[in-house]
Amino acid sequence: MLSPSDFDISRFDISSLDIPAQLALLKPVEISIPVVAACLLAWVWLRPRGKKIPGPKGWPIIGNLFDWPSEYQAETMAGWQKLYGPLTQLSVLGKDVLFLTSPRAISELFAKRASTFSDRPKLVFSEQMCGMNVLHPMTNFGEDFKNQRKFMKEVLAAEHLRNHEALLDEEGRRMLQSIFQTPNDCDRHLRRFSSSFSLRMVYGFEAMEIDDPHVLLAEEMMQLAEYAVIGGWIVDFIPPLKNLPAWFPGAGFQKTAVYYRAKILEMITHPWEEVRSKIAAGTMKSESFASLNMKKYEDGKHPYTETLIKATATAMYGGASDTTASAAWSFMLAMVLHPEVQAKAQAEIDSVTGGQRLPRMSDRASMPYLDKIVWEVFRWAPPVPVTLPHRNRVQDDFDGFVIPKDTTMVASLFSITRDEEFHNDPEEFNPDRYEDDTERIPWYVFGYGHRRCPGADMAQAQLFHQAAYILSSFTLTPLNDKDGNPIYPEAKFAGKMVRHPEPFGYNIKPRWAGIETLFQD
Ligand code: HEM
Repeated sequence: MLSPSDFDISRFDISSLDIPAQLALLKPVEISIPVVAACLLAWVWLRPRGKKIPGPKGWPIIGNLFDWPSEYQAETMAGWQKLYGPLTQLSVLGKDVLFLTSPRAISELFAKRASTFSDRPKLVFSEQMCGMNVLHPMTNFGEDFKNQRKFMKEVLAAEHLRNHEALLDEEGRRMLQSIFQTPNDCDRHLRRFSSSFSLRMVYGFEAMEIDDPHVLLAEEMMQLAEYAVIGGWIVDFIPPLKNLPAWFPGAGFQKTAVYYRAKILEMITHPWEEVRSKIAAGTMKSESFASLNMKKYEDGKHPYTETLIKATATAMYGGASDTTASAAWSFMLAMVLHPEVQAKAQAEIDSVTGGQRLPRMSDRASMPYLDKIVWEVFRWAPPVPVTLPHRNRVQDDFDGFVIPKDTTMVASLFSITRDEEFHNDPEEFNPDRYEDDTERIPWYVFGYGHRRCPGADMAQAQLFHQAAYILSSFTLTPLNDKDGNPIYPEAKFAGKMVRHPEPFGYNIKPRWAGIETLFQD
């Protein structure tokens, strides 16, 4: 089996995966004449013509290589919105990438003109070299895409959420029990909840800890997938370079692609084959998305190929765990920062449960304030602040600017969360903002149009469930200084595709003595 050391993977840590860093890693001698010649040709051939979409001024040939937002994409795009308006264009080595930074541009192109703007770009590195094209997030808008959506819906659509209630309850009790035993490790307990719930829903495997081998494999796959898609690989800008042999100076991406491909394939096949062996041995404890679809496939009743089914399972698991863990951790931060919001939610929960039981999914309608908190967490700290890249299948225009066919574009959902026309005092965490319908529920944090997140209903139900369980049993407070004054943590977030709050201090205590009887059975 391949291992990172085979390929000196250390080159590819987060900081070295953006284009400027990749180039900086090359010794001058490695930037060989053929590579420079190819860049030049590509630039001459592909350089923008006609009315230009505004953007930072670039350099000859390399264009905006050094403006590429590899870290803090959302904040960088917010800065561009102020400077350039709703559209900002970067041109890197002759290839244009469009950044949508205003709610109007995003909803116009991704929602109203969804049939034009719902393809994914043809990324040479992630798709052709790493084999990610079979995964739903990279699948183009066509037959396979529609089929994948259709049978993901059988598990994830709002009308099927009740089927997951027993699983949420079991995982939720385990989460409360862990918080009760080791309250300083909440981050770990919340992440275990997300990973284990998704693993059980998709494959039927339980994760007792966050270092469960399935969780580790999936986390590594997700990290590689993230690097592969947004790493800014030189072959995505100059596709013919994919033909360079691995020994060629500067073609280290070839070895990386081999490693990534092997890992992604392992993630697609390994858990699937394990489900098969467990079914055969009669040791599969519960049904899952994988087991149900596998049986249907083996009985010849499935209209789809096995590859399509197992890759869909991988995409579901990959899309579900890190995003929901991020949302849960942001919820904890919001509660530490806003004791009055927490107290109001606890009073609402108690009025429904009488403090005698844990909340249920059916209580959601009776807990509108907690529901608003959930939406406010998604808005205040959007877990996926920038969409995956989209591509238009035909030429179009916006505000008089021509958007040529096959343009790659990403949209800042974060910019909508902070738009003053959408939300009053957008930096404030205020669940009451949705009280009288003057402000819209931020459903847009799950994206727009055909590429909208298929797990959106599941994610809301999951965060509601976690929030209700935690607040029914515990109270969060800030740490105190030596004089007993609260130290409110600063809300800081980091990450590329999925953003998480940076570590912060907190206290968490059971709400009353003996509360553990609610969740210990
Ligand atoms: C807090 C939780 C979540 C958030 C904020 C979130 C957000 C998003 C966003 C913004 C996108 C990209 C949309 C675009 O490219 O335009 C996306 C795509 C996706 N999400 Fe989620 N998501 C969450 C949870 C989930 C869950 C629970 C699942 C599955 C069980 C899931 C599966 C996916 C998949 C498969 C895609 C790719 C869709 C496509 O390419 O068409 N996500 N998500």
